[in-house]
Amino acid sequence: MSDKTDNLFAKPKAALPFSFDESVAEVFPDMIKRSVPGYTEIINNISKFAGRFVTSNSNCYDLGCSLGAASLAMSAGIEKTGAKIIAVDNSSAMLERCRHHIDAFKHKTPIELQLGDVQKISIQNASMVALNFTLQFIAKEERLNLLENIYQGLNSGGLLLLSEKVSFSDDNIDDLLIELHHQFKKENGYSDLEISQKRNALENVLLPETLEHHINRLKSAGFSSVSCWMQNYNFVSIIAIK
Ligand SMILES: C[S@@+](CC[C@H](N)C(=O)[O-])C[C@H]1O[C@@H](n2cnc3c(N)ncnc32)[C@H](O)[C@@H]1O
Ligand SMILES: O=C(O)C(=O)C[C@]1(C(=O)O)C=C[C@@H](O)C=C1
Repeated sequence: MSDKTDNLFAKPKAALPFSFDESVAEVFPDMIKRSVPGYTEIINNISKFAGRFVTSNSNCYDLGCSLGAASLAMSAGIEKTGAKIIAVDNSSAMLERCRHHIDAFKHKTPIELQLGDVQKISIQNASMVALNFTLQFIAKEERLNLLENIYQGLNSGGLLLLSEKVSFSDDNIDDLLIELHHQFKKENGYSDLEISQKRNALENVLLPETLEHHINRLKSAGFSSVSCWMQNYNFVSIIAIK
């Protein structure tokens, strides 16, 4: 089945803040692939990280799971027995579609879906946690608390994979990488109007921070080994090991 094309911002419309509602959930696979450079590569590598880090009889968490792409990737990569994946999202439109999406794919590790706020869940006996483009939607002052909660729920040697859209303290670099990201979107078929309307909708909703800020905060949360393992323009993916 092919993904439904994202044309949500194709016509001039009133500037409402971006939200993960039914209209976004319906086109999400197409939207994220055409909007985030390196997304497919990150998903493919989540399988590889799961193969290395997920231990027997432990839990894996996919926080802000949307349609469950990271959960399915973890499931595909897990080599140990008795693991369980817990996928959490606070958008009922996303979670409803996630259920169908996951059922449509074979997965060997059980995936439990939870409708809820990732800031309120309890994390226990975890060997891997994925925060794949979710932290950027949480209020900045609440991010350390969430990372500390993840850290305390991870077993020793456990992995947090954090992917984010980032900003740069150097204005020249920031402007250049935003322009290259917009060029990537144009090459993927988005018009100037779509790009600018979505940019306005994401203003004050998706709050990027610098890579250095993310790395320092992960260290403050307790993680001993932290590194960016992938960067595509202004999109990064970071690994943090307890
Ligand atoms: C960009 S999407 C994540 C993409 C997904 N992880 C993937 O790999 O395909 C962000 C998701 O985070 C969810 N989200 C944002 N804030 C949340 C919160 N406080 N609690 C739970 N989910 C949240 C949104 O509903 C949305 O589905
Ligand atoms: O389209 C953009 O500019 C984005 O920032 C992409 C982005 C993201 O990074 O989460 C924003 C919202 C949608 O969830 C999908 C992708």
